[in-house]
Amino acid sequence: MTQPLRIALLQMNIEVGQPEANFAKLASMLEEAASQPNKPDVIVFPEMWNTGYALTEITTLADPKGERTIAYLSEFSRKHGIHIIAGSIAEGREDGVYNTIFAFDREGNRNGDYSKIHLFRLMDEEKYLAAGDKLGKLEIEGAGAGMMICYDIRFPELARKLALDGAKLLFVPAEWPHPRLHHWRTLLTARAIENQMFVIACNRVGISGETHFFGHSMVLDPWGETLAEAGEEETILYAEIDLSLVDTVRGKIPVFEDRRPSLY
Ligand SMILES: NC(=O)CCC(=O)C(=O)O
Repeated sequence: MTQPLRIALLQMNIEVGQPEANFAKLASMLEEAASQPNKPDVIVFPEMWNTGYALTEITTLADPKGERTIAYLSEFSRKHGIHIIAGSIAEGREDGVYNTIFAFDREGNRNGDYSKIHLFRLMDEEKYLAAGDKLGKLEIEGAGAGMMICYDIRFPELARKLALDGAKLLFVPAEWPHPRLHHWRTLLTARAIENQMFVIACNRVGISGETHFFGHSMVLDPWGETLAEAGEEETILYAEIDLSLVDTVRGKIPVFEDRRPSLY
């Protein structure tokens, strides 16, 4: 057994259109996680934590080139020696606003980023946001990892491609609301089972207009077993994962060797 990785998921409420309040909330939850006696190795945030879905004002609210977010989190990850999968934020660029995850290693270096490639029409994303065009890959303690955002979990071919490219863990920041809790659990579990990988999914809580975000952040192992699941309140969810389980499961049921990609 390798040294387990301790994961913390910041299941936060997000004030829509209030980046200052959201930065303050995030900072206090980060300090709480980092001051645990059993300090986490990796901290994960939810989707669009800086602004929420303030889409009609998103151009003015977005963090230009992610500069504020990057400066703050690079310093935090370096100071505490913790990997950060920085949720996603509304990131302003010259050609539009992107829904972007920045990742940082223990030395504070940016070691990956990913802008959501599937925009969710039910929440009008395609009217206000620009879609990314690259996959999200990084390394955590020498293991391949992938990043997807929320709606992306409905696209099994994306998770499969990340697994084929070496991912043993999949990070999924989200803002996923009622009434689709059954979809959330089922899709996350399916991505874990079919790709024999850890799935670490951090959802937000809170009510925004008519939309009720249910939390239920989850950590699933490569058998699809739930290692940890939060309730519907603001909280920090902790879990420990043993990355060697990925090779054990892939050795027992050799899905990746038995694939017939020439037929499908
Ligand atoms: N923010 C999102 O991508 C939400 C996706 C969602 O709710 C779904 O059902 O899919």
